[in-house]
Amino acid sequence: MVAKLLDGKKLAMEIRTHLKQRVQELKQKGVTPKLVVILVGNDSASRIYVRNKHRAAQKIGIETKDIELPQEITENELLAYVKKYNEDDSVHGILVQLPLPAQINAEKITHAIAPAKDVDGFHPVNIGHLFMNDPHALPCTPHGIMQFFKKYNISLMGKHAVIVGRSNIVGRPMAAMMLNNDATVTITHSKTKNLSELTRQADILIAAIGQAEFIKKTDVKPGAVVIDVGMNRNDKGKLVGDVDQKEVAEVASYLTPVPGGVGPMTIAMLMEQTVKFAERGVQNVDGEVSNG
Ligand SMILES: NC(=O)C1=CN([C@@H]2O[C@H](COP(=O)(O)OP(=O)(O)OC[C@H]3O[C@@H](n4cnc5c(N)ncnc54)[C@H](OP(=O)(O)O)[C@@H]3O)[C@@H](O)[C@H]2O)C=CC1
Ligand SMILES: Nc1nc(=O)c2c([nH]1)NC[C@@H]1CN(c3ccc(C(=O)N[C@@H](CCC(=O)O)C(=O)O)cc3)C=[N+]21
Repeated sequence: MVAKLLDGKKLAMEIRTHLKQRVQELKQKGVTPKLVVILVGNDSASRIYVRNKHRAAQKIGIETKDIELPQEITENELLAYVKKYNEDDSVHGILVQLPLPAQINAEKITHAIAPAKDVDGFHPVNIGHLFMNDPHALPCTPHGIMQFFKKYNISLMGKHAVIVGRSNIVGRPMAAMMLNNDATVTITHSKTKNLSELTRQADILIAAIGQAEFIKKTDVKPGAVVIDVGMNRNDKGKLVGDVDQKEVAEVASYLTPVPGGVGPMTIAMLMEQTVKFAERGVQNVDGEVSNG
């Protein structure tokens, strides 16, 4: 079998076209969706994200403001930025890039972002809604992955989904979304025993580990759908995923490439959520007027 590649670049482009239309409608009502991105220090995956986000926003007509802060910034200084944009009515979305430096408690920052502006969907209130199958804001990477399943008619019902990685950004919300769509979900991590035995049972395998080309052909059941979330540099400085793409393409039915797979979809979903939040603002105003 040779895996069919799930083209994230193409799907993201389709989504952008729809979003452009929605942004135009908002602009006719006098509203420009605005996203504030806060980057502390110099994480390499975050750099890629910030650059590509900026490009996508420009194409769609979303306004972005990038705030770049030094590695040494204090927690209180960062909190002051979050507070400022929470209170700024022209801002619809706030995203603080993770990871944050050690002197800052990331949880405290995540809690500080107003849930209604939490485009990442990381606030405990939003995570709670997601786990109760009543989502208000969806974490962008797993939400982007769900779009592949929709687009390529990959049903999750009754399927065994195995997720490698339990981060708050990817693994955990991915598990919730797949569970909400009737998959049977196994979450694995660095303390999991006999990992390969579990991954080989997966109808759908999600690799969100952060280790270059970790998942090999022998870890994959023939015909499985394999989603590669990883963004790593190999010894030669090349961008590679968590899946050994060359080997795994020989056994999987579908595979997301790196680059051009999950990454562009993460960005497309971030744009979508920003537009959605801006639309909610307009609806609220309309609502107030009609209740007048
Ligand atoms: N394409 C995209 O849009 C995005 C890509 N990424 C990329 O995805 C990858 C994962 O990111 P993120 O979730 O933030 O990473 P984290 O480092 O936060 O989490 C990694 C997870 O993988 C687990 N893990 C690490 N090593 C092993 C191992 N040998 N066996 C089993 N499990 C292991 C860890 O287990 P434990 O909990 O026990 O430590 C942890 O749960 C990175 O390469 C990142 O750059 C991230 C976000 C978006
Ligand atoms: N609060 C927060 N939310 C995040 O969602 C978040 C974060 N912090 N910190 C960093 C990780 C990483 N991440 C990426 C998203 C897209 C690409 C991306 O665009 N990838 C392109 C790369 C192509 C190129 O080389 O330019 C691709 O895969 O095709 C990369 C990385 C989001 N993350």
